[in-house]
Amino acid sequence: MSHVNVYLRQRPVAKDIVHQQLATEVSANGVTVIAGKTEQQPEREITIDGHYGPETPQDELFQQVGKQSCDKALSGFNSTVICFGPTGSGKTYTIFGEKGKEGLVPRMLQYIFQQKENRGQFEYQFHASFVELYLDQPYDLLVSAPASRPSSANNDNTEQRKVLTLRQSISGSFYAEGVKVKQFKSYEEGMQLLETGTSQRQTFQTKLNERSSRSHAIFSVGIIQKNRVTGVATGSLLTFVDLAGSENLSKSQSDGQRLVETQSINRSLSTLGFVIQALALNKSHIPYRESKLTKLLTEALGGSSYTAMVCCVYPLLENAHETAQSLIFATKCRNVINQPKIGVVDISGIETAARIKQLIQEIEILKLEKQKVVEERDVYKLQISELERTNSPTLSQSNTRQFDSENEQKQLFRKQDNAQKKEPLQANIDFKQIQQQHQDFNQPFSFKGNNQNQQKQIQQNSENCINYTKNQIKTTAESVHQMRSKLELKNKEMIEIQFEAKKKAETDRITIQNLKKKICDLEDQIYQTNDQANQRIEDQKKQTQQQIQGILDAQTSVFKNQEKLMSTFSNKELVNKLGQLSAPVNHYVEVEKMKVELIEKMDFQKETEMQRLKTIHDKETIDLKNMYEQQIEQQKKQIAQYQKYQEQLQKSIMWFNREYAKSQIILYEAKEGKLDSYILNEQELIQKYLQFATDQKPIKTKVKAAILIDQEREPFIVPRNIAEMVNEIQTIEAQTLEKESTLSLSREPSFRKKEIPEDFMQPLMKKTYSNFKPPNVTLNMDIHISPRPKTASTKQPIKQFESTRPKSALPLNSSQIGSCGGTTSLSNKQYQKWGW
Ligand SMILES: Nc1ncnc2c1ncn2[C@@H]1O[C@H](COP(=O)(O)OP(=O)(O)OP(=O)(O)O)[C@@H](O)[C@H]1O
Repeated sequence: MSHVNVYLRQRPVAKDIVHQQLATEVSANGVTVIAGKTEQQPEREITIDGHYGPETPQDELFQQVGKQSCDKALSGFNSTVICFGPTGSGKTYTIFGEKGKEGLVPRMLQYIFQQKENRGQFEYQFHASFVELYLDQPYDLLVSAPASRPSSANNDNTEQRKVLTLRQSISGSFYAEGVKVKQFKSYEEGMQLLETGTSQRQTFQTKLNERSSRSHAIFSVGIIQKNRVTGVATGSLLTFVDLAGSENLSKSQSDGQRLVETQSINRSLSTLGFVIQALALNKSHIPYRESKLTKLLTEALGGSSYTAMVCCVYPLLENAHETAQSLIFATKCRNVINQPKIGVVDISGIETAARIKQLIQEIEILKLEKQKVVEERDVYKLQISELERTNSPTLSQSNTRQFDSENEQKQLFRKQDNAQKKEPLQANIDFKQIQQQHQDFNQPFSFKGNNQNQQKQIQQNSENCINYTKNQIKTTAESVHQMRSKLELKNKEMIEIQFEAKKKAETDRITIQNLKKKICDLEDQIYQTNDQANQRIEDQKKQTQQQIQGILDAQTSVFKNQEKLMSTFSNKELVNKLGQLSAPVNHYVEVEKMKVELIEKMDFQKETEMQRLKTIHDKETIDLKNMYEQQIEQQKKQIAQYQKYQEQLQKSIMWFNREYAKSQIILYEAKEGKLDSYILNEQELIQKYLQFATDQKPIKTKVKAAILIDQEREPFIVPRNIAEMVNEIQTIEAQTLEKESTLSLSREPSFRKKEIPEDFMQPLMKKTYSNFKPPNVTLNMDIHISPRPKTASTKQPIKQFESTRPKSALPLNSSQIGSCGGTTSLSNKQYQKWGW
């Protein structure tokens, strides 16, 4: 048993009020209202549990009033702090406080979380509700008003808000049905709830208070604590009540809505006074039901709660009456006796509710995960189609390249065949006929004496020249033949390579087809797995929902039973009974746990399978891509090499052909003795020949024969085998030179720019041989072939080669460099000195 503790708090006098006499006096026995000394208000001394003067800081009040209530609540008792007093006396300031001067509630929130930290053996759960009674109608302050409602609390918003219904519980106390009970896990969260509710509260400016509360506000904190060791859980309610202030209508001069509010407030406070009166006098009937305020305070007044009441007064002399009234009321309150008891709670219901909430959340998570899987599957699908899209052009490109390459090769073969048909490489010159022609040609010119010797010498030289040229032609033809054979060999090789490549491409095509099939299979597998997983999730969800429904039903029946039992059994029996009833609920919870674990397991398996399939697919795709890239690269290289090789071979063949043709011309010229000693280049040689062929005029000239094999016109970049061939030719050339040192192979740099077109050379040669009729020529032939240094067989730059000539004997001008020009001025002696 415990009486209601009553405290007095005096608010300080406002700064703008001066020389005001206070209406209260504090003595050792209590507080005396001085104003009461008048006739109307007899002086009276009251006894209270504590008095706090105007300068008392908020924290001091909390330490002495609030903390005690909190401690009671944390010990498992319901505990209530009620602030009452006239309007403007500081009730709201005391309960909620202001920024920087926090009242009891914020300090209480801070304190309970501090205590939670210190009490490691307990598990805590905190819930809050915030209700206001406006015009004697309960409203939920934690439910936001509709959006149309202005944010300022200085407005009437009752029409837009839902009125709560009060219900009586088995214990006899009343509660607001459907009121939001919000869990908070930190001081900040608790403050957030407090601020939300405060901002919704009805306040208005009155004559007596700038921000007068026009409603009673009840902020409740439910504390559930479970002993970790014993498992015993207690539940308690810590309630803070900020009553609206009683108001003297003559002073406040309220009218309209404010008047209605004041009347409602005063009415409910009067009922409160009757209840207190009845309780103080220990009457059998307590008129709790007379107002909603008293209904809601049933537990705090005369119930099982520890209750502290703070009587707030504004002790100005002019407020002496209100102060005295408040103190009388406080005295009555102090006589109210409560019977506090620890509230042992069956938390299985709470746990079940939490579990249901958790299950619903898990279902939501599962839904999200399912969505994620579907999205991933779509991405995967996209990737596959992208892969197919990117691979198909590469394949077709590769096939096209191969096709082109084959065509090119065929064209080359065709060209080669045509060239061969047109120009048989075997030197099909009828040398006998030429010899005969030569003799016939020389027949009419018979020389005598010295002239005969000279002619003999000339003839001898001419024959030498012819023989050398014959050999040259033969060698060149052989080289060309060899090159052709090698080219054919290479072509064969190339065909084989291409055939292999084709075969490989076919194999790869089949491999790709197989892989595509495999990808399709994998996709099917994924779809199947996904569908199965979805089906399982759906089934699981249905089952879970059924289980939840079962739990809810069980919970309802537990509550019903609990209510029934409370009225029939003693405490101990009740606990036992509840324990029995909670068994099936626990069983449901276990079943649910198992279900959730099963879902998780299934999900994990699904995830792993998806991952595995994806890894296989990724690896195979990358391998395939790499393999194709390598093959394409290789084929490209081979084709490029082959093309280069073909080009080089063609160049080489052209080069040989030209040299061959040139040799034939020179051979003919030499034989006919119609070569000019000033032949500077092949072009000139041909021009001269043409002139000779058309005019058919006798040419009296000295003759210098030169075989012009121009090193500069050899292919610049040749494959090794071609280079070897050229070297071979050069070696043969060098050997021939050693044997027949009377002939020279000089190099003509001017050829570099003046290329004779191939198609010009070939018909000319044919025409020459078929239509030629030897003209009547006086031949004064002096064949001069410059000696060639032995280094000629090695590939030396042309300048080095020229520098080996005896320059003193060859005063060359710039146009003659590299030619055999200037030799006319040499004496026979000098020629002989060089081996002629
Ligand atoms: N102890 C105090 N220290 C300083 N200022 C105070 C104190 N008590 C009240 N006040 C100031 O007095 C004014 C009125 O206080 P408050 O609104 O809390 O009164 P109330 O009793 O709740 O009035 P109502 O019943 O009209 O709502 C406020 O401006 C508040 O700041």
